[in-house]
Amino acid sequence: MSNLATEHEPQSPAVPAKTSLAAALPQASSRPSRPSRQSLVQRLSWLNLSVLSLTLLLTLSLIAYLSWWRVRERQAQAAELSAVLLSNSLAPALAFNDRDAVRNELSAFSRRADLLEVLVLDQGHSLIGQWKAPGLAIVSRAAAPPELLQAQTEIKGAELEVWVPVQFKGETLGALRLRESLEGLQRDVWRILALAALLTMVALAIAARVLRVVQKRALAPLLELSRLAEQVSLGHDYSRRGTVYRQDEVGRLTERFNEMLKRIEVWQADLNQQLKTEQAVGQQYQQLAHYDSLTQLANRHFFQQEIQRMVSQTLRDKGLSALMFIDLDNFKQVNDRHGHEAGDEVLREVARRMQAVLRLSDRLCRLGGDEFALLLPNLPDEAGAEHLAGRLVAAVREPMLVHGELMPVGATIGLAFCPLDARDAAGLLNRADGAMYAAKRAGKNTFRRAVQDDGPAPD
Ligand SMILES: Nc1nc2c(ncn2[C@@H]2O[C@H](COP(=O)(O)OP(=O)(O)OP(=O)(O)O)[C@@H](O)[C@H]2O)c(=O)[nH]1
Repeated sequence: MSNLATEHEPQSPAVPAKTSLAAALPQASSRPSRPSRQSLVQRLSWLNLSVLSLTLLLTLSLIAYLSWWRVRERQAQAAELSAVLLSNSLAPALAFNDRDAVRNELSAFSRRADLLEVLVLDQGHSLIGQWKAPGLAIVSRAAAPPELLQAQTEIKGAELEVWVPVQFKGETLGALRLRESLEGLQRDVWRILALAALLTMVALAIAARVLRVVQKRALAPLLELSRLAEQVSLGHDYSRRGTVYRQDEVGRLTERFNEMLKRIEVWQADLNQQLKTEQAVGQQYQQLAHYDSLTQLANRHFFQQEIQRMVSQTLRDKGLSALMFIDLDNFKQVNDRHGHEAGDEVLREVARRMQAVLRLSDRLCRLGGDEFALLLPNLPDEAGAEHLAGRLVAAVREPMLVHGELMPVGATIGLAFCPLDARDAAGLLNRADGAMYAAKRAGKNTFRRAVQDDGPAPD
């Protein structure tokens, strides 16, 4: 039986492999780590390659160790068998103490490869014969192990030592020691291992390329979905959809993503519609709040805001602006004789006629009933406003037919300037109002500029 000494276990590749895997996997650290800029394909390829390399390295190491163990065992068995055969051949020579025969047997045996030394001892441990490999410097003269009844084999580093008893007709005559080198065997194993490592590296290089291509293809739908999500996020185009290539996890993810996009698209459409409706309602309220529904002119509320603005701006710019207070003449007669509807039509026609002679920046407002106000901001001079007042009176005075009937309306205007007549809105209104009543008293159908002694307006 062979008694093989235990060799060191091959160093586990788990440690370096663990390090490379740890580098590929996200680190669980308390510090917030920056997100990796590696693509999914790169990361997966790297992970797969790490696992593959680790597996191959482990397999290679195991195969190397087992191969080494197995060939060493076989060589030990072969050496033991050779030693037994040699001892049988030497037994008669030893029985007759024929040293020449021993030497001949040993030199015939020495053709065996890897043989380092053969030593033959008699029962008293005296050297009967010896053969040693050329160049072998030290030849040990060890004694045979006590109680040597059968072959004993021991491996010492890169050497194999076999002791066998030399027996003749059941009697032990001596012992034979055979030493063989395991270096040749070791070299062969290393050579095969190096070749296998080289082939493994070539296989890994091919695997890296193949993995990249395969993973790119396998992950293509996921990458497409990621691109789509990015485009949707940037462009806010929720009408886009992802393509479902297969009914796998990515296919189902794409379906759910598409459903989400559809829902957002519907929500967005609803929201837009709601916004439009609210804008329209807002505009209606704006119209109702600031405009007169009969003439479509700005109303009293708007006028009050606008006159404040005009006065402030005039004072700030040190400019000139004016307010005309316009009251229709004989309007009551229109209502009384031709009805309220005809009166409404007259109001609309008066608004149209006055608008026709105004600048874009002039704001004509209906204050209520048959009263109008005209705001004239940024005037170059007073004469222009006075001229305009004359034109307005003339425009309203033009014959006006409603339902075939001639309407007896005219317009009386009071004109006041800011800052000449007043430096605030209430004062300006008061002065224009006073001027208008002075014009009424003077005979209607005319205009009058505010003067100090206009007197108070009637209640
Ligand atoms: N058709 C119509 N009439 C209105 C409206 N609002 C007020 N009125 C009438 O307008 C008339 C205004 O009367 P006044 O200004 O006092 O009478 P007037 O005949 O113009 O008097 P003078 O200004 O002195 O010429 C009243 O009869 C009101 O009923 C309206 O929206 N439509």
